[in-house]
Amino acid sequence: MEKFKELGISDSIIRSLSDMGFEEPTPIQAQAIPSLLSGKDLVGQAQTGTGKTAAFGIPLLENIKTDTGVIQGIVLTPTRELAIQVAEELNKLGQHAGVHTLPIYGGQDIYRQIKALQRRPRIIVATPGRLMDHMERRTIKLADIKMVVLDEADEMLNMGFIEDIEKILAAMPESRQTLLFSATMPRQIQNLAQRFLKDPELISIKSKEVTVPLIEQHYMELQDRQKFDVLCRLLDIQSPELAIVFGRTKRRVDELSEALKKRGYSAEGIHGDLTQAKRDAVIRQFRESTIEILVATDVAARGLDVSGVTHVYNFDIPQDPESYVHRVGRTGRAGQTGLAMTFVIPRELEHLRSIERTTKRKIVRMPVPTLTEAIEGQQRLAVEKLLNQIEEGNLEQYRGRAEDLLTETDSVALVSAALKLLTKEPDTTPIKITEEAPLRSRSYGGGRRKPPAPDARKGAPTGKPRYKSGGFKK
Ligand SMILES: Nc1ncnc2c1ncn2[C@@H]1O[C@H](COP(=O)(O)OP(=O)(O)OP(=O)(O)O)[C@@H](O)[C@H]1O
Ligand SMILES: [Mg+2]
Repeated sequence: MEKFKELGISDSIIRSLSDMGFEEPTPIQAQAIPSLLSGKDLVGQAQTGTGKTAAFGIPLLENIKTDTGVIQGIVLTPTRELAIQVAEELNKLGQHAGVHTLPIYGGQDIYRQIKALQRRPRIIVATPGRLMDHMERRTIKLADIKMVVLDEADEMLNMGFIEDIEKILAAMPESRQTLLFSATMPRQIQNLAQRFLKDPELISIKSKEVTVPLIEQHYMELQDRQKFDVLCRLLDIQSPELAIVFGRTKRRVDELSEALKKRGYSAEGIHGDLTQAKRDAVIRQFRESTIEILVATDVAARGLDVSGVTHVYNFDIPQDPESYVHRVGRTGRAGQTGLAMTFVIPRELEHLRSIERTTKRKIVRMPVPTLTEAIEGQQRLAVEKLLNQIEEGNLEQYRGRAEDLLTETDSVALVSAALKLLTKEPDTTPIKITEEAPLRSRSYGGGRRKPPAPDARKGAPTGKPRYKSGGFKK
């Protein structure tokens, strides 16, 4: 806690940090907090999972006056799930300071939001489109904003939110502080910073790699039609605690989550065409580990912080290196280790090289696992279960029966039978997944623009088309 205190953080927030189990600041927090407390504008870049939320959240909370009921802080996020998550973290951080934060996002009943606004939140975390709706209805006023944060700033540009953001910023006082945060800061962000920030400080945590070193990164070269069986084998061999499988399109996500369920895995899909209620339910179940595998489009690539995600599988190689960085960054968070596996069809190998060049990190090739290896993986798990049970003890009730059995039956046969019962044998239920065309080489390299929305745009707040052109081809 001493190190947090040295940054100039007030006692009530120190208490929250201690409740949250934070012991010392992460590098981005140590650098950004003092600078923000001194009133500067800031562009902050640091790797995924290194605490950027609190890096802007703490100074934001420090700036709030509780003797007035007006909204004084705004955080903009590209997705609804992220708005909810960031608001939750701010509510934890602000708990003892008596500052309430409200998430406002598309897909939720606007009248319910208007009611919630009457309870005087001092901070709003919003997706840009829905915030615009409220500004037009005059249910949110931005005249007293002291600080505005663009979380995942580059993604909001990619999604075509620039006009909304311009309008939102124009409605705020000139004197406000403006902050941009992301793990990736492509060049166009500099234009945005020049236009909207006043003499900003640039903090970028100099690290050799863009991705987190604690994430083991692999790829497998295979054909599209092999992918699903190989994914199942990998799940059987690696038995992740929680995993995210990223697919390129909504159809892909739907087909994959259905297929995984058919083969007995605990999986659900999330993408922008689902109702908000469904999206919320899926994320909640994943956070509670009721679902073990989240199948997602890039809608879940940014910012999502779920502890226990040990594996990320790129069923389809991501559209661009930035997307890769954010997807694999859903694991290996807050000092944990993680494993990322990317499926690459031969024609997409050049994309992989381009990702390696951008991230300055070698992605190591792994051979495609065989069915035998999958079976062995499941047997290993069964053995673990058995040995854990011995460790747990409480077997007295069974001992008599076990001794009887051993006098009548061969001991190896007995243990084999127990293992067989405990082993989930690989399910080979035939599954048909529609093939995806490979990414075209040209979609890399040139501009950093993202191809047309594979996702998330339906239900994107303003409903305007987000893209005019791009390299994504069906
Ligand atoms: N000082 C700290 N000590 C321990 N844990 C922390 C600390 N700061 C943040 N965390 C935890 O680390 C996790 C990742 O933080 P956060 O989501 O803010 O990362 P991020 O940098 O925004 O990542 P991304 O780029 O993926 O959005 C969260 O669970 C958060 O509560
Ligand atoms: Mg974040």
